[in-house]
Amino acid sequence: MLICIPNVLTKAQVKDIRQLIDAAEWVDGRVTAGVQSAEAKRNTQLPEDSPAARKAQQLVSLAVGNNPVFLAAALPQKVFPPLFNRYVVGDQFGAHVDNAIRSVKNSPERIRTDLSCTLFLTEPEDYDGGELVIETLFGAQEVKLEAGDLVLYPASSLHSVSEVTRGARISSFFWLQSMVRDDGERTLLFDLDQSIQALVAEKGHKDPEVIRLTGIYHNLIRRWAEGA
Ligand SMILES: O=C(O)CCC(=O)C(=O)O
Ligand SMILES: [Fe+2]
Repeated sequence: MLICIPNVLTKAQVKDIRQLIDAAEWVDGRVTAGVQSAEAKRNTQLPEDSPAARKAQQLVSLAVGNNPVFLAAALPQKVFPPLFNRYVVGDQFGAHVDNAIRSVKNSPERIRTDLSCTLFLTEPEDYDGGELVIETLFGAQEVKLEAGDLVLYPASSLHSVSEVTRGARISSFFWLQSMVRDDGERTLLFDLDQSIQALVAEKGHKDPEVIRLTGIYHNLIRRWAEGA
């Protein structure tokens, strides 16, 4: 499932994060790339343990952790501390698939990357190019969202970032391990959750069908979730 989630950050939060990270020191983005993707990657990143990155990481983690659509779609078990990247004119990231396992710096924690996320921190009118192009079963999807919006997509997808030809594209990106590893099962759970929410709005929490469907949702989670 590929899903765009609007307003994960308010414009004021985007401004605060941009102030923090714009003033920091950026390094070659190949520091977190695998062997194949390093060849394809031309951008810069904030070092993961720089003070600015740590503060900005906290703000992004808090916002995604409080977003009900993100939680329902991702069913996160372990979330990689968000990273920050910047593509200036001429930068791009060629086609690649993200590494399957990522180690968290200075920690024994390892995360299986089930889902990849990009949280846009630049308004689309402020740069040309820089689309995130994700291959799906239904063809390539080009994603370029407003600042504060996030795209969540299976980390198994081939994806690329087109060359930036004007301005600069600054984003946060990260991966997560989901409680439900299988994308098809996770998508069914998300669809069921969203239908239950719509039914609750119409009929209330005491409606017998709402109660039964909520039970089915939890019993499917019980069947499919791992390591929770
Ligand atoms: O910048 C993006 O939107 C995606 C970055 C990416 O694909 C990566 O770092 O693996
Ligand atoms: Fe990637």
